[in-house]
Amino acid sequence: MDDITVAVLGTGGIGRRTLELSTHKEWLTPVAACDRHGIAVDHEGLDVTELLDATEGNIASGDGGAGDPVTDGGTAIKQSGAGEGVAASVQGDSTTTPIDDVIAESGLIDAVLMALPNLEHDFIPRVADRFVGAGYDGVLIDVLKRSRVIGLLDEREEQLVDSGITFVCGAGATPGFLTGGAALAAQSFVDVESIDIRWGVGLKSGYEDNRGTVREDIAHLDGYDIETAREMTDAEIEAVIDDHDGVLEFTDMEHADDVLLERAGICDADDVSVGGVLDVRNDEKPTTTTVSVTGTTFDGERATNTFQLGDATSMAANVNGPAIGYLKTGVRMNRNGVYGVFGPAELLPGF
Ligand SMILES: NC(=O)c1ccc[n+]([C@@H]2O[C@H](COP(=O)([O-])OP(=O)(O)OC[C@H]3O[C@@H](n4cnc5c(N)ncnc54)[C@H](O)[C@@H]3O)[C@@H](O)[C@H]2O)c1
Repeated sequence: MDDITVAVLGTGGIGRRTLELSTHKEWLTPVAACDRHGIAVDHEGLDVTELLDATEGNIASGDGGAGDPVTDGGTAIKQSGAGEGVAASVQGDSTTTPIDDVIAESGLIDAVLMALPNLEHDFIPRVADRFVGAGYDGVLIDVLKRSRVIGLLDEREEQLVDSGITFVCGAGATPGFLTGGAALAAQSFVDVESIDIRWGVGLKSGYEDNRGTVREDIAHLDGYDIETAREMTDAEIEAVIDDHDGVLEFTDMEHADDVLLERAGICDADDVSVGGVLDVRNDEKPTTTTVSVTGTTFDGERATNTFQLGDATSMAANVNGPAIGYLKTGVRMNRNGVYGVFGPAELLPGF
């Protein structure tokens, strides 16, 4: 009942770790993976170790996919050895239509995890449209960050329901893990005053291995927005990182935790704030990820429930663990005929 086949769209910093983590979940079988230039499919189960070894240090990004505009800003391909990204695996093939190729196989796939860039707000919603157009009736799940994308998915609710799709959105770390945790912590209160999320991430592997994540975060710095971040060259991104000595601090981030907590009835979106510190030169976290939920209890006490993540938990662990847990819950809902758009505060991850 709980055996699940999954396709991973995007095998960059996050998607690679999704595949790696799946090897620790015997109920989860990756059967397809793609990046901008390649696809690997095996409905009996991909050889994840071979795929990861073949693509280590070899992340395809930049332009190349017919029908898909440049969605991730960069034009560079980090490449070592033959082939590019997934296509370098013996299981992989080059393609100019990676997402359509996965869609063609999707009748046999229970869930599709989108570890794709989100620099064009409507990219993930448009990918969802393509699955709807093909009559897909499983689970779509993303780890997107931006608040405004949730509305674009809500606009598609009817089509998703008609298709029989359960769409779980914003199911990474923040939003995702921390949103769900905040929703639980809020249960002490009858009135929630504020939810403050402050994350710390250390990524020694830096921009090179986490292009989508770092580029999207730069859009939150003063003087930058999503459009300027998308257009920046890799050298310009590196220069911003150098200017900050590798440590980027963010306040008032447009992270969808706010709208996802509001749609779950926890508090107003305006009462949620998200900020964080990213160190791209050290694995050690520059600050401890902390969530503070302040409110008033039914018996009139004002208090703050606080929870923190262990400093040794990596971003990859905190994005992919919850994403796979939310995926499992999404598949259970889908198999019970529950379709539509759901955020992490509306459902809790399975284990
Ligand atoms: N919610 C969270 O806590 C959280 C944390 C980290 C990252 N993220 C999100 O995860 C996403 C992925 O981040 P990343 O660092 O892995 O990015 P990345 O740039 O390292 O990887 C992106 C992958 O998508 C592929 N891709 C790009 N355009 C494509 C297309 N048109 N068709 C097929 N494949 C395509 C690339 O080839 C690459 O494999 C981003 O949207 C980021 O914001 C969320």
